[in-house]
Amino acid sequence: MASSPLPHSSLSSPLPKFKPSQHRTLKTTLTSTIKCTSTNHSPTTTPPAPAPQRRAVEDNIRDEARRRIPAAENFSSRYVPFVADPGKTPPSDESYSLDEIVYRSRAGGLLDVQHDMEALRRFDGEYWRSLFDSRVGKTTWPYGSGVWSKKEWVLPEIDDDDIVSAFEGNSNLFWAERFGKHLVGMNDLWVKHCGISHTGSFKDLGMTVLVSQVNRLRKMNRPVVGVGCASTGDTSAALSAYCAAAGIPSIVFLPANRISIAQLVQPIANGAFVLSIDTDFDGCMKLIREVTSELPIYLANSLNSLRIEGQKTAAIEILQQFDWQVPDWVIVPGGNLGNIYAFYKGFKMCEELGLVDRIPRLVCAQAANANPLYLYYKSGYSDFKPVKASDTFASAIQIGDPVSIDRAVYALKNSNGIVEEASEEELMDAMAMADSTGMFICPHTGVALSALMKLRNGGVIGPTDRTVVVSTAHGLKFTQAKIDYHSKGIGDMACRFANPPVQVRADFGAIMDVLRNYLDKGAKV
Ligand SMILES: Cc1ncc(COP(=O)(O)O)c(C=O)c1O
Ligand SMILES: N[C@@H](CCOP(=O)(O)O)C(=O)O
Repeated sequence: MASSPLPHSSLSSPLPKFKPSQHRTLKTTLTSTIKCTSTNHSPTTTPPAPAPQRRAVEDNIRDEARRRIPAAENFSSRYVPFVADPGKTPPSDESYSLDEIVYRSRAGGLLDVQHDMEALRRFDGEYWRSLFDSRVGKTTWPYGSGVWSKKEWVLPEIDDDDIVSAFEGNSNLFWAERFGKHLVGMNDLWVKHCGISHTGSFKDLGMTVLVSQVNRLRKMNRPVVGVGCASTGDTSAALSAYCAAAGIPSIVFLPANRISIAQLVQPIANGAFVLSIDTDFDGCMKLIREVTSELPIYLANSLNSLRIEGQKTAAIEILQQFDWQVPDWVIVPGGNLGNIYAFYKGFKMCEELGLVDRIPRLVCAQAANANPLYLYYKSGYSDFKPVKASDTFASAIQIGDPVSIDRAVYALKNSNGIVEEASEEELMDAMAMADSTGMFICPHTGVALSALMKLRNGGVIGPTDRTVVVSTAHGLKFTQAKIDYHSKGIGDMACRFANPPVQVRADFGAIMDVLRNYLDKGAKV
C-alpha cells in the first residue's frame, strides 16, 4: 500500500528535553583522545549507543539524531554589520539574532554571520581537525553532509531536527594530472568539483543552511510564506530542490532566455513558482529585493549571509582533503561575488582556530563580458562602477552589479589576491582543453582555468605551486555551449579544439577509409 506523504507539521514534533547533567560533548567518542585547551572545560567520554543494523520501519536517521544527547557547548552566532575596512569603520554594537528576518544593516550595508570565536577557541586546532575528519563518509544525521559535518562553525544553534540536507558537500578534489602536466606544466594542480553535487552546483552548500533556517523560522511561526531568489540558474535550482524537500514554497525570478535549458527545467521540475522576466540578472535581483521587502518571502540570494556560512565549508573541505596542508592558490570564478568571500571566510576561520597556520592566495576569475570586479581591481580599487554585463557562455556569471562587491574586495585584499578575466574564446578553449583531458566542466570553470593559464604564462603561479581551481557547476548543465563549440557554430571563434562527429555511410569500406585517415594523422593506439 502506498503511504501518504509526510505532512510538514509532523516534522515539528517536540524534542525530548534533557537535563543539563545529561548533556554530553560534541563527539563523545573523540574527546578522550583530543586535547581541550580550556582548563575549566572537561569533555566526557560516554560513547553514543550503537545504531541497530536494521531500523524498525517507523525509525530513521533523523529519529536517531533526536535520541542523541545534545552537546553542552554554548556555541552561538549572530548577524553583525559587515565591516569592509576595519581601520576606518568604528566598531558598532548593532547585531541581530539569526532568528530575525534581516538582510541589511541599519546603514544599508551587508551583514555577516559572526561566530562566538572565544567559545570555539576553547578547543584547539587538533580537536577540530579530528572532529571534522571523524564525520566524513558517514550516514549520521546531519553530519553525513559536508556542510553539517562542520555544524558548530556554520549554524551551531539550529536543532538537528530542523535541518534540510541532501548530504551535500564532500565533493571530489580531482588531481588534474594531464591538464596540469601537458597544458600548464604543473604537477600539483587540483580541481575542486563543487558542481558534482545534488543540484549540480556549489549553491547546494549555502542553500541547505538557508532553507534549514527557514524551516526553523516557520516552526517558530515567523512570517515566512515562501523563499525567493533571482537567479542565473544555479541558485534557483538549489533553492527549489531544498524547498521541495522541506515542503516550503519557492519563488524564482529568472532572466528570460538567458539561462540554459537544463537550469530552467530544474526549478520547474521541483515545483517552484517560476517567473521568466524580460530583463537581465541584475534586473531580477533588483526586483526580488523590492518584492521581499514588501511580502513575507524570505530572500535566498547570497546577499543573505546565511548562504556564505554553508559555502565556506568548501574551503575547509579543501584543507581537510589535503590532510590540513594549505594550497598556495585557490582560483574561484566570480559573478555576484558571494563565493570568493565564502572561501576566504572558511580558510580564515581555519587559521584563526589553529587548524592551519596560513591561508592560500585567492584569485577571482571573471568573464571579460561581465567584469566589474576586474575593472575595479585594475583601477587599484579606486573606482567601482557596475557594468552592463553582455552575453557570455559563462551565463551564470553574467552579472554587472554584484551584491557582494565589498565582501569580494575584503577577501582579495586580505589574501594577497588577484583578479583575472577571460574572453569568450579563452574560456571556451579552456573548457574544451579540460574536457579533452577527461573532465566535463562548465564554462565558468573554463573562466577559472583561463585565469590559471594566464597566471602560469606570466610566471605568477609557479610550476610546483599547489593550486586548486574551483569548479562551480556540472558540465551537463551547459551542453548547448559545448555543442556550439564542437560544431564550430560560434561566429568569430576559431573553436581550435572542436571535435565534431564525422558523418559516415553505413558501409565497411567507407568506415575503414575514415579510420585509416584518422590513424594516419597520429591517433595513439
Ligand atoms: C556556476 C557558477 N559559477 C560561479 C558563480 C559565481 O558565484 P558568485 O556569484 O558567488 O560569485 C555562479 C553564480 O553566481 C555560478 O552559478
Ligand atoms: N549564479 C547565481 C547568481 C546569483 O547568485 P547568488 O549566489 O547571489 O544567489 C545563480 O545561479 O543564480
